[in-house]
Amino acid sequence: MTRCTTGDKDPGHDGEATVVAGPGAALTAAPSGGPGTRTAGTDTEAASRTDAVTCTGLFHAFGDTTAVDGLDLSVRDGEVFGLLGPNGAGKTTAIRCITTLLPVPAGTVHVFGLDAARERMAVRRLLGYVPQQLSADSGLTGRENVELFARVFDVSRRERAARVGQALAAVDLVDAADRLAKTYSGGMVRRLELAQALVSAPRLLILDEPTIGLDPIARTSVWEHINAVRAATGMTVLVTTHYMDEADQYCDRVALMHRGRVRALGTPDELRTGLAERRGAGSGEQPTLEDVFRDIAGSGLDDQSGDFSDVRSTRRTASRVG
Ligand SMILES: Nc1ncnc2c1ncn2[C@@H]1O[C@H](COP(=O)(O)OP(=O)(O)OP(=O)(O)O)[C@@H](O)[C@H]1O
Repeated sequence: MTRCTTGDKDPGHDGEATVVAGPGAALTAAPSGGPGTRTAGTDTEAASRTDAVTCTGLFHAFGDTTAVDGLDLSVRDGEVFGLLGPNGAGKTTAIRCITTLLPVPAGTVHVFGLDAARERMAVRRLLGYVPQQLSADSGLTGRENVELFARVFDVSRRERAARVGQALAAVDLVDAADRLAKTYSGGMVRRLELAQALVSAPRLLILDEPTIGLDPIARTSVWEHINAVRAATGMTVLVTTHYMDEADQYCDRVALMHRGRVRALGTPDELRTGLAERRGAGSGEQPTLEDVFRDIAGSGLDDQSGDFSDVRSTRRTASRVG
């Protein structure tokens, strides 16, 4: 099976305080399984439902390197939630704890109320996960790749062909389904991986850098497919990205993560408005999400973690299928 390569990582540190934007920090979504129509909701309404993900004081270290350092996070049922941060912020480690691929040494992680440390298989059954590393096999056709995942996720034989067809249709790969994956473009491979993750009809779809290395048109196409599936199913989407513009455009709420912790949380609008207010009247242009991050991370962003511009040019890239 052809997989991607991964590169080196940067050390993390602990440090600054968290900014939480609010009140009524986000639009709320239709319940799982319902249509994707969203209505404005109150914090009380949101709290009365089981959140899709709750991390409380999550900690994870690799030897002396603390990757996640007391992470508190709630992802609401039905929202598109963006976890943002530079290289080494701890995003992938946090996601691996949520997907149960890494243990939870301290703190708690719950997925739709299930304890990720104690109910790992039950949690896994609720998840679709597209990792940063390529997970498509270049020597199989698109359909065979999705069928493989259907078998791994125990989709019943009776339903399998229909579910594979639906997943391929959801990402517009029906016409290319019987071609080898090695003939696919980078954007098609990412859509194929999305189909692999969708075939088990997850309640929570987790995407680690779904658009990294793609050109702007392919990035837009991947997001349009994510949004269409979310609208059709009401599933919750948790995504990491370095692309602030994508987070701004496509995420209901974002968490800015730095050195293992969430430093700011809210809708993109709230975070930008919050910074504009802190800067005061007459401070010039409307700030961007990247400005918000710089404001929160301060000088710490420019030392070992790199900034978002650096990230775009230096971060590891996945090797293409084939
Ligand atoms: N398997 C590992 N072994 C040792 N250290 C690791 C491992 N995985 C991550 N780390 C370290 O943990 C810290 C957080 O890394 P992580 O990959 O979670 O960050 P990230 O925000 O996802 O960054 P990136 O965008 O580069 O993926 C980094 O200092 C990294 O070097």
